[in-house]
Amino acid sequence: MSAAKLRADGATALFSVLEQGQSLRQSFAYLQAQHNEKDKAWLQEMVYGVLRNLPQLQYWLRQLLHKPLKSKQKIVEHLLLLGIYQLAFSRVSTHAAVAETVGACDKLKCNGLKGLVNACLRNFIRQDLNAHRSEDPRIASGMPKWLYRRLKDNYPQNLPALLVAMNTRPPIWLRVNQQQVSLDDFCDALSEQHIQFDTNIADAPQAVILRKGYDLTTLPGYSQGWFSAQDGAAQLAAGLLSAQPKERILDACAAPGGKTCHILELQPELDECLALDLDAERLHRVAENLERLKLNAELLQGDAAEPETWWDGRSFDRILLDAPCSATGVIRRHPDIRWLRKDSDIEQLVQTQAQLLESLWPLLKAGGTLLYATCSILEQENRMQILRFLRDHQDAKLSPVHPQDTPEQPGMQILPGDREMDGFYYARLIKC
Ligand SMILES: C[S@@+](CC[C@H](N)C(=O)[O-])C[C@H]1O[C@@H](n2cnc3c(N)ncnc32)[C@H](O)[C@@H]1O
Repeated sequence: MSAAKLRADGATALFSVLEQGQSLRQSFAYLQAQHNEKDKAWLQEMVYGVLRNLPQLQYWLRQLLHKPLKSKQKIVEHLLLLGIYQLAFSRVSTHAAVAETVGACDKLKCNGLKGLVNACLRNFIRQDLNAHRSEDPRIASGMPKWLYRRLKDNYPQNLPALLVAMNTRPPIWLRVNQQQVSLDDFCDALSEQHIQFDTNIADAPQAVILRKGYDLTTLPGYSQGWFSAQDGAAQLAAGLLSAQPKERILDACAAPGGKTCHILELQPELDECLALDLDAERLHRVAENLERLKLNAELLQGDAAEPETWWDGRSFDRILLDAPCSATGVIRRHPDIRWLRKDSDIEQLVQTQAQLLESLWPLLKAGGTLLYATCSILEQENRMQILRFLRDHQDAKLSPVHPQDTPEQPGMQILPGDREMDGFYYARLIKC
């Protein structure tokens, strides 16, 4: 594929996220189907780079482009962001960055703007704008204003380190399916293919970390269900839930099934594992994962906030509520999230989470365990949510998951980068 067409696709992906509110996953699914592995990796690197540095790139663009482009020409602004990103942050030669970005105008059917693109990029070089970055810490953070403000409020002490971690590329975590292969045999198979990895990770005994990107389907044992891709923080859930033989388990927000599968890998002798999700399409992905990993669960499409529409009245020994959330803990992995979420989403999510907790609590047996999880790092969705629940439910008691987990400061907040993990929150509740 030509370099100019790749840049045009990069601009299209940015346009779909930033102007149309589509997730990068959606827009890449369409665009990347036409690319080979090398082009896919290049496209991802460039688009992720722009999304991580957007405020700084826009700060420069405002100096170069005196009038914003409108309607059909708007996509050229996104092409320019990509071009500026290459000049400022990548090792592509300046000649190639300028020539190929200008060339992409044809592919975007905006030939008339070639001169403008050429002039903007050449001015960027001539004025040495790369040496003149904004001094505003928010712009340097790469975060939208609303999120920067919330992070600053929540983490006044360690904000700089947190922001660095949120903009750092994560490693690839795998979870070995101990029902199909031992960790040692899987590691031997990786070594035979000269793949570098780390293992023996505290609290995540089935985890393997890869230091380089791979097409996972080419790793040993993929089709035999030897492993899944799952961040280390997400791998803590099944251990914290600690399902026992003959128990009835509800995974209330299960799709795409990463944690459902892990629960079954750790405890194959359950009476029942019910994987519920509101989204029928996402539930298909649970079915696919179960099939590849050779595991079994009951799948049900339903609203966890309305158990009266699907519950058979038999209570559960354990419930995992991996609640819909802001996903602010996984921004390093999905840099589009910061631009897709809005400040007002947070209050809405907090209400949804509270409603889910409220609706699911009566489904738990006396003595049963509910594990509340989010991949958020915002207090409102985590500690404050659980504090309120404990205050309002006399029959709920905190079961600490680590020494600093107390009724006054309930749960465990993992921040992005802690032990190389994503940001995650866990709180374990017991019904008295
Ligand atoms: C964080 S994801 C779950 C990830 C999953 N536990 C895993 O480990 O693969 C949240 C899920 O909640 C589902 N969801 C959102 N609202 C729901 C509701 N009211 N009832 C059931 N599922 C819901 C979403 O469709 C989404 O699949």
